[in-house]
Parts: sequence; structure tokens; C-alpha cells
Amino acid sequence: MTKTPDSPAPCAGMGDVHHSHPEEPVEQLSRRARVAVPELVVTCEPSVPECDHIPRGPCSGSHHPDEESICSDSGLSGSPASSLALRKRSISSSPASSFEECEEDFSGSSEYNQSSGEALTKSKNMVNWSPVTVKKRSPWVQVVGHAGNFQTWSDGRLLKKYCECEQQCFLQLMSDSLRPFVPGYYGVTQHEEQDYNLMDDLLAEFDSPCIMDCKMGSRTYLEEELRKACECPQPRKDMYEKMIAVDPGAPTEEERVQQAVLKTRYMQWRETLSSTATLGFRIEGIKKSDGTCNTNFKRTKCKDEIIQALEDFVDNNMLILRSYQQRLKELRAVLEKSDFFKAHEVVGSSLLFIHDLTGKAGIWMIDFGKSVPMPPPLTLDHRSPWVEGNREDGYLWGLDNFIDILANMLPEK
Ligand SMILES: Nc1ncnc2c1ncn2[C@@H]1O[C@H](COP(=O)(O)OP(=O)(O)OP(=O)(O)O)[C@@H](O)[C@H]1O
Ligand SMILES: O=P(O)(O)O[C@@H]1[C@H](O)[C@H](O)[C@@H](OP(=O)(O)O)[C@H](OP(=O)(O)O)[C@H]1O
Repeated sequence: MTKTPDSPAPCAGMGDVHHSHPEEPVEQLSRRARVAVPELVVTCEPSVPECDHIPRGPCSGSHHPDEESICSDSGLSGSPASSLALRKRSISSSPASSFEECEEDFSGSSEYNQSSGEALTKSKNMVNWSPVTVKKRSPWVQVVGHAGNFQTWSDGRLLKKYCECEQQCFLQLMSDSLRPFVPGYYGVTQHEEQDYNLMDDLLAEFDSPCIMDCKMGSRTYLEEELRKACECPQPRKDMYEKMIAVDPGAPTEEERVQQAVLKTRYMQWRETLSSTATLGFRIEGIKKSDGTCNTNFKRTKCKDEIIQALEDFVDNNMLILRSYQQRLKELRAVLEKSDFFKAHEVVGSSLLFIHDLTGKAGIWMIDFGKSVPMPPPLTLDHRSPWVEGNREDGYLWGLDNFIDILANMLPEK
């Protein structure tokens, strides 16, 4: 599934659901950002010295943002992040495979022999081949989500289209106990008159990573979205099209006549078709280290189907699965104590699972575009069933179920 490039960049404002459409005038977007936040907000915990180097205003020649690539429903991989070749000191390898491009990282007057992968050192009179081991970095890849939302940046960082709600969350998260479970955040920056949130690229430390995006929670739309849909219904033709592409029998008679569905209705339909409603999470997409990518999980609902997808994701490697289980348990323990989590309705947020052939594995929370604060002193337990008005999101219920599924898959210690 590749979302259309003109689908809106998601962003829930503070109590106000905002969708910044790409067609929205840039000046308007910039003005909003400037009014709402300082031009550059620097949150330094992840890497203090580098914060000072974040460029202000329009980008300079020191960075070369990529085109993002998104996996497709067809199971084929998305297009490559092309600008790796443009990055300073980077030369990509054969472009034959989108996921096999690489970036070397060495300094001095060396060049890179693309066919052999060796470093070529030039001296005055001769050319020497030296057996330097070149560290290759896989190109960034976007598994799911809105097309056009991301740009790669230098130093293993990513730009995501500015969303005030997400910025506010990141600012709080940088000093919350959840800090080790979210990408490092470096503030707002501007590129070609578009504001972006600057964050760590979680793939940067992995070698040809396998990636899985799981959307957490039992509800994928905000109560605010529901209220707006009731007050001012706006049936969507694009969602009708997406619905009938999966199940031509899904629309009601009225929706068929209108050839359109309300967003909340579409989201509810997606929730019940998948495991969101019954288990409190769903697999959105998986990208394997061989470059294959699958986002065809809309109907992945029962435990057995999830287990099958997870086994395939880890290639039946139980050590990786054990690492994931451990990390999820740690995350759960921290979530249960986190001040941020208590005080936010966390909707549409994903867990990004990443591992590679070296055995390294990690899980991080991403996408806070629809994580909105509760009016103090109200808090959520994230396990109680949702009834309209209580704003419960089922996040921890989903996490409990996920951990149980992994426990069923793993041999007892
Ligand atoms: N910090 C990160 N590091 C590496 N990859 C990331 C990071 N953040 C997001 N991604 C990639 O981008 C994808 C989409 O991320 P995200 O959910 O934040 O985007 P979105 O457009 O807001 O999605 P949605 O359509 O669910 O609202 C993820 O599945 C992942 O592949
Ligand atoms: O995965 P699908 O079936 O393509 O459906 C999309 C998915 O639910 C996104 O999470 C949602 O964005 P938000 O989470 O930001 O609401 C988007 O809404 P949108 O089209 O209004 O952006 C949907 O179209």
C-alpha cells in the first residue's frame, strides 16, 4: 500500500486535529509553525554537541534530503532513497536493488571502488588498493505511512513533516522515562520553506535491517475526529475506493450511492478487519533484509496469522524473537510508570521493530501525530475498554496481547 502523495500529512493539534495537506500554501504552514513554536527548538539529550549544527532556515548545501520510499501492497519494494548518492562522501553501490544501495563512510582522499567494495587511496604518483574495510550503511526505507512525509538528513537523522502535536510529544518524551524507547529528537528545522521535526533515523545503526511496523491500540482515530465527523460529516471517496479494493461488499447501501465513506467509519472497518479491535494492535508492514516488503496485512486478524507473519519476519530465529520479547517487557514496565504515557491518549502510534543479521534487535515507539494530552488531572490506564468519552486507547492491552503471543511462540526457558 502506498498512500497517495497528496494524502494529508497527519497531525493532531493540541486538542485540534490538524491535517497539513501538501497543497496547503507553504507560507501558511510556516506561519503556523513560527507562531506556535520557536523557529528552532533544540532538545539536546541525545547528542548535545551536534544540536548546534542544525541549520536554521532554508537548507544549505551541507545536506541532501532523499526522496522517501514506501513499500507497496504488491509485495514489491518501494523505490530507493535516491539521494544517498548525493550525500557528502557517499557513493552508492549498484542501483540494481533498491535495498542494496550502500553508503561508505571514510575520510581523506580515498574513493570507493564500486565493484570490489574496496577503498582506493590516491597518492601523488600511484594508485594503491588498500584493504580498508568499508562500513556500508543501508539506505533508509519507509515501510508504511503517508508518502512525502519524510526526508533523510545527514548524520543518521530524519526529517518528518512538521506536526505541532508530534513536536510537543517529542519535547516531553526527551525528558520522560520513555526516552530510550523513542527516536532522539532535535527540534524543528526548515527545508525548502517546509518545517520538519528532526529525529534519529532508527535504521542508522543496523546493517540491511528487517523492519516491522505495528500500529498499537484498539482504536485508530481520536475522539476528536469522531466528534468532528458527527458535527460536520465529510464522506471520503478515496477511503471508499480503498475499502472496495479490499472488500467490494463492505460499503453500506448509502455509502455505495455516495461512493464515499466517513473517515471514522473507514477506520473502524480497518480495525475490525484486522487484529486492532480484537487484540489491540495490528501489523502494518514488514520489510525483510532481502528487500522484499509486504504491507498486505489488512486482513491479518487471528493469532495464528500473526504468528505466521512474525515467524516469517524473524526467519524463525528464536534468539531475535526472545530479544523482542525482552524489549517489549521492558517497554511495558516503563510505560506503566511513564508520566507522558499516563497523561496522553496515544492513538495511531506504532512500534517499529528492527533487527539485522548480526543479531542486533530493537523496538521503538514512533508516530506521535495523534497522541494528545489529557486535560489535567485526568489520566488513562490504557487497558480499560474504550467507551466514547473515556478516551482509553487500549495501548497496554495490545502490548499485553503481543507479549502473550510471543510467549506462545517461544520455547519455555
Ligand atoms: N525515526 C525513524 N527511524 C526510521 N524509520 C522511521 C522513523 N520514523 C518513521 N520511520 C519509518 O516511516 C514509517 C512511517 O512512520 P510514521 O508512522 O511516523 O509516518 P506517518 O506518515 O505519520 O504514518 P501514518 O500514516 O500511520 O500516520 C515507519 O513505518 C518507518 O518505516
Ligand atoms: O492504512 P490505510 O488503510 O491506507 O488508512 C490510513 C491509515 O489509517 C492512516 O493511519 C490514516 O492517517 P492518520 O493516522 O493520520 O489519521 C489515514 O488517514 P488520512 O487519509 O486521513 O491521512 C488512512 O487513510
